[in-house]
Amino acid sequence: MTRVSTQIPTLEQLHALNPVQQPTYADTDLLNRVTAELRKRPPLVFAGECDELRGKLADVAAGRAFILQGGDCAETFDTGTAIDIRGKLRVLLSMAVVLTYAAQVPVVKLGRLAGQYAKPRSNDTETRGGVVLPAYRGDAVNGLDFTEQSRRHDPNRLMEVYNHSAATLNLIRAFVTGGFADLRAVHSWNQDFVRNSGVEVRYESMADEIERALAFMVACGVDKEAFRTVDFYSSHEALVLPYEHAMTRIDSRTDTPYNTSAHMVWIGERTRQVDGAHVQFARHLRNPIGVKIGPSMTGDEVVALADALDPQHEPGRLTLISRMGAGKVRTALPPLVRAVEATGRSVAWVCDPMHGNTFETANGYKTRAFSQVVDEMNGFFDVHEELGTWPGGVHMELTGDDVTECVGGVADALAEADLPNRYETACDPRLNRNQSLELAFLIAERLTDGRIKRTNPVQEYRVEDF
Ligand SMILES: O=C[C@H](O)[C@H](O)COP(=O)(O)O
Ligand SMILES: C=C(OP(=O)(O)O)C(=O)O
Repeated sequence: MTRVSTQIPTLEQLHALNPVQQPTYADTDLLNRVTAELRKRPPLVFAGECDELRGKLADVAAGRAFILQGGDCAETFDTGTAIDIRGKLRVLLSMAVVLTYAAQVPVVKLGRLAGQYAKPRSNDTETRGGVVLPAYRGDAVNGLDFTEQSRRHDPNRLMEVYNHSAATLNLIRAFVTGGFADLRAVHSWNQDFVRNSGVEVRYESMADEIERALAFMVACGVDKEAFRTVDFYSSHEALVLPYEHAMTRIDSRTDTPYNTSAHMVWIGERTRQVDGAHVQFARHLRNPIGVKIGPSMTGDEVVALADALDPQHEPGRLTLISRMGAGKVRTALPPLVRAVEATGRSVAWVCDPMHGNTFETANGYKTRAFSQVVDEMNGFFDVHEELGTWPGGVHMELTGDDVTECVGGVADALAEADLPNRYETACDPRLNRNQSLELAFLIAERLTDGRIKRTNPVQEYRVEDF
């Protein structure tokens, strides 16, 4: 898979569509040299893995599985340490176990990692003390430090994105196949948990039950090697087109283009114009594609998007990630679900309860309230319950650390005054480990309270679905 794609629009053709939210590079020769180098680099993922994920997402679309997609708002080059990556993986695995065991639903695990380095912004500039500089657009584009030099858009950063993504994915692959993700280690993932929090007690007692169940299965003759590995996939917003384009290759098996920078890529709320460059690029890719859909979306628009991205009505191809805001989800989402379902295609519906619920506190911190996150998630479940469709998953900004970025939560009950203690995000506020696990338990309850009807309950339970 090293050939440069001839089946997707060229970068020049995409550029002619005036792509939004793109870096502005002063040195285009340098950009060309960097992208030429990227085109020579080995793929980060294999086309066959993307196909495998598409198959799992088809199970989600059919109501047989649930997506857990999460990670940083913005990965940074500095924070991508082994400890940081392990922390994120650990919280995602713990949440997946809660959902799988408590809700008895196979979970497709998708990291918002190994490539989530670019951010769309509301404003092109940021002003501090009368000084106006370009906004931070993620480490893929510029630096977070508020200096002219750091905020300059630098094409060399795209090579760094490749290198950091490769290193991150390499470690993740080692973790998920090398024993760290072994289900029998379910206790150890949370060893250094904040002790005596309600969520820790609940998690530990569930982990005890799982250990007993696994011991029982081994005693019955199930090969314990089956518990050793899990499937884990990477995803990020396909935002910076020169990078995404350079990482797109023709798969030698099928002669079709795959974006080899991640298993799944999504198109953001700000770049989802149906005739825009991002959609016109993504429609040619064979990877599973996600699209964020916000409250201004209409039924006609979402159908036009689905027609562009999923013309063959292929299950698993399209994941629609709603991010309406807690106050709007119950009214804004139903017409969109009805419109898409009326086309007869099978898509995965996912709830992003983060991006519609951001606000700024009086002390100047961008935050989200855990209660609103839960409210939007419940609204998403209410809508699907009423329409008889399957609430296929959640998409969250989270971290394995005990940061103080989102207010609320049961165990932590963070107040606005607590935010300065460990506010470490480079962009939007993330749920910390307790808040993430609490949310997983709430989702599991919602999936098992009898209100959601599983139209296609899983027929065959596979260990790797944990
Ligand atoms: O993570 C998402 C967006 O990049 C972010 O919400 C934009 O934030 P802004 O409105 O501060 O630019
Ligand atoms: C920018 C993001 O979200 P949205 O496109 O929904 O605003 C994001 O998920 O990082």
